[in-house]
Amino acid sequence: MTEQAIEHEGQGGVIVPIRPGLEPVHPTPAPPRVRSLRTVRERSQIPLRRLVRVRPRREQVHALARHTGYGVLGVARAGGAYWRWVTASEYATNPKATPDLIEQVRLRRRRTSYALLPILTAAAVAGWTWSWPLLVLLILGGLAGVSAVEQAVRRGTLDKDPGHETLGQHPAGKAVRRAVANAGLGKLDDVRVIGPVVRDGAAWTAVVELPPGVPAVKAMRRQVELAAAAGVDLAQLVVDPVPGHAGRITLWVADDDPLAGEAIVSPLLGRMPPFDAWREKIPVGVDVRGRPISFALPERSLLTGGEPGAGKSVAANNLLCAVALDPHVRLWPIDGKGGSDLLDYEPIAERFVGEPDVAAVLELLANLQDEMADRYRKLKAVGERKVTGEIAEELGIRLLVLHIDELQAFTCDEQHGKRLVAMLWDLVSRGRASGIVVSGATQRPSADVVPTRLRDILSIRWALRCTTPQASDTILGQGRATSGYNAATLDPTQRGAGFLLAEGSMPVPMRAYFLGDNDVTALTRRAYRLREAAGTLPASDARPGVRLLKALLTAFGERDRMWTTDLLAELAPQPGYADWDPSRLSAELRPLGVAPAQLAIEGVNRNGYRRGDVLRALERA
Ligand SMILES: Nc1ncnc2c1ncn2[C@@H]1O[C@H](COP(=O)(O)OP(=O)(O)OP(=O)(O)O)[C@@H](O)[C@H]1O
Repeated sequence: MTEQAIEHEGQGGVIVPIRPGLEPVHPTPAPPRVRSLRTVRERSQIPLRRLVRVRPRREQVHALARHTGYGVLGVARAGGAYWRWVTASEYATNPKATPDLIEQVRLRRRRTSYALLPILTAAAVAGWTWSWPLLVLLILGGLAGVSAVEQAVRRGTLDKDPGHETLGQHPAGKAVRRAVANAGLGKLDDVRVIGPVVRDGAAWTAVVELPPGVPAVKAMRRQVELAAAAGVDLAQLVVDPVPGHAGRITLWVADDDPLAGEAIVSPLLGRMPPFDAWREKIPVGVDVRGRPISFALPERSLLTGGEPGAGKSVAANNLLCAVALDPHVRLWPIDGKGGSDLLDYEPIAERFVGEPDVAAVLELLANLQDEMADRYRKLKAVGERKVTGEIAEELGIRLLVLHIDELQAFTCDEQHGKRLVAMLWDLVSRGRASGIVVSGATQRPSADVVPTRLRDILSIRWALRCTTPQASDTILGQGRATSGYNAATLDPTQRGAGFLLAEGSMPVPMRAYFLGDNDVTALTRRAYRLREAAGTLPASDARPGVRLLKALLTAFGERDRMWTTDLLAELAPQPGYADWDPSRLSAELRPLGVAPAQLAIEGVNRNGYRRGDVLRALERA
C-alpha cells in the first residue's frame, strides 16, 4: 500500500497522508514550533533556481527592450518639458503676459541653459577619463530610472484619462485650426487662422478661413460640433460671419459660462419716451457675448416654455412691459395661474382674466375673433391685405397683444380644451396680418398643452430651462435637442437663461433681461401715465378713477344729487372707501373732472355732488 503525500490547500502546507480507497486522514495538528520546522525542512529541499526566479533569456531581452524604449520616451518627454521651459510656453496662454515679458523670460532661461552646458560637458569629460565604465553604468542607471518614471507617469495617465485637451484660454492658431477641422468643416491643412488668436475680455477670438468652398453658414450650423471640438459648452461659443467674405468666420469662445452671474438690467428701465411697438424691436436680453437681443413684434406670435422657476414670468415681462410703454397697444393679459404675476398690468389692460376661468377665456377669444373679423373688413374696404404702422394709423387700428400665462390651465381643459386650441390656432394664423399678436407661456411644455399644429405656427419660440429634451423640443421644434439646442442642458441656477428662436433659423443661447416685481410696478405706472396722456387708458374697473366713479354711482342709487356727508356714508361700506373724508373725495374726483358744489336739498344748502357729473366723467374715462 503506497502512501501519497499531497499538499492540502488551506492547511498551510501541512502534509496529509491518504491511502487509496480511504478518506484523507487528517493528522493531529503538530504544535506550531514543530510544524514550522517541518516547513523549513521541506522548503530547504526546493532547488535555489525555484526560490530565486531567474528569468529566461527571452524575457530578459524583452525587459531590456522595454526599459530602453521607455527610457528614450522619458528622455524625450524631459526634452519636451525643457524646450517648453526655455521657450516660456506657459506664458503664451496667460492673458496678462505681454510679448515683452515673454521675451524677457525666454532670454533669462536661455542664459541659464548656456551657463549649465559647459558645467555638464566638463563633468562628462572628467567622468570618462577617470573611469568610463562607471560613467556608462551611471548613464544606464539614469536611463533605467527615467524608464521607471516614464512607466509610472504613463500608468497614472492611463488610469485617470483626462480626455482630449481643451483649447484653453488662449490657444495657438494650429489648435484652433484643428478644432475647426475636427468639427467636420474640412481638412486641417485647408483651414487657416487669419491674424493672431486674441483675448477679448473673458474670451478668446480668432478669424478663421474655412477650406475653399466651405461657406460660413455651414460653420454657423455646426456650432454644436465646434463647441465640442473646442471643449466648451454651446453657450460659451459664438460663430459670426465675417462681412465681405462668405468663407470666413469669427470664432468667439468664452472662458466661463456667460449666461451665469449677475442679473442683466433691461434698457426699458432707463427709457423715458414711449415705445413704438410697430417700428421698434422688443429688447428681451443678451446673447452669450453680451450683445442685445431683440425681435420685431408685428405679424409675430410667441411661445415661451420652461420648468417652474426657469424665468418665464420675467421673460414675459420683457414683452409686456415694452408693449405697455407703447400707449397705443391694447393689452389683453390672461393669468392661468390665478396669481399676482400679471396684476400690475390690470390697470392698463383693456381685457383681463386673472383666474383659470375657461369660460371667461372662451368668451374673450370669441370677442377677439370678432375684432379680427372687423379689422379684416376695414382692411378690405381700403384694399389692403395686412396692417402696417401707417395703415394702422390711417384706419385707427391699434396693435393688440393677447398674452396667456400657464396655457395648460386652458388648453388641457377636458371639456373646452380642443375648442380653445382651435380658436387660438385661428387667431395666430389669421390674426397676425390684422395686428393681433398672440403670446403664450407654459411651465409644462408638452404636446397635450401646445399641440404641434399650434406650436408650428407660433413664430417666436423661447425655451427656458426645461426638465427634459422632449420638453425643449416642444418649444424649439422636433430634433433641436439632438442637434445640441437643448434647454434641458441649461444649469438650473442660471435663471433666465434659454434658447430664443426669433430671428434667423437657429436658436440663440441667451439670457433674459431681469424685470422683477418692482421694475414691473414702476414700468406699468409709467405706462399708465403715458396712456393717460395719450387718452388711451381703457375704461376698466381696475383703474382707480373708474372704480371710484362706479362706486359713487352705486352710492347715488336713484338720487340725482347728494350732500357730501351722505354720499360718503353710502360710499363707506364699499371696499376701499371706509375712511374717506370730504377733502380726499374732492382730491380724487377733481382730476376726473368732477367738482363739489353748493346743493339745495329739501331747502337746505350744503356741499355735495351731482350724479350727472359722475356719469359724464365715467363716459369720458
Ligand atoms: N432673467 C433673469 N435674470 C436673473 N434672475 C432671473 C431671471 N429670470 C428669472 N430670474 C429669477 O428666477 C426667479 C423665478 O423666475 P420666474 O418667476 O420668472 O419663473 P417662472 O418660470 O415664471 O416660474 P413659475 O413657472 O413658477 O411661474 C425670479 O424671481 C428671479 O429671481
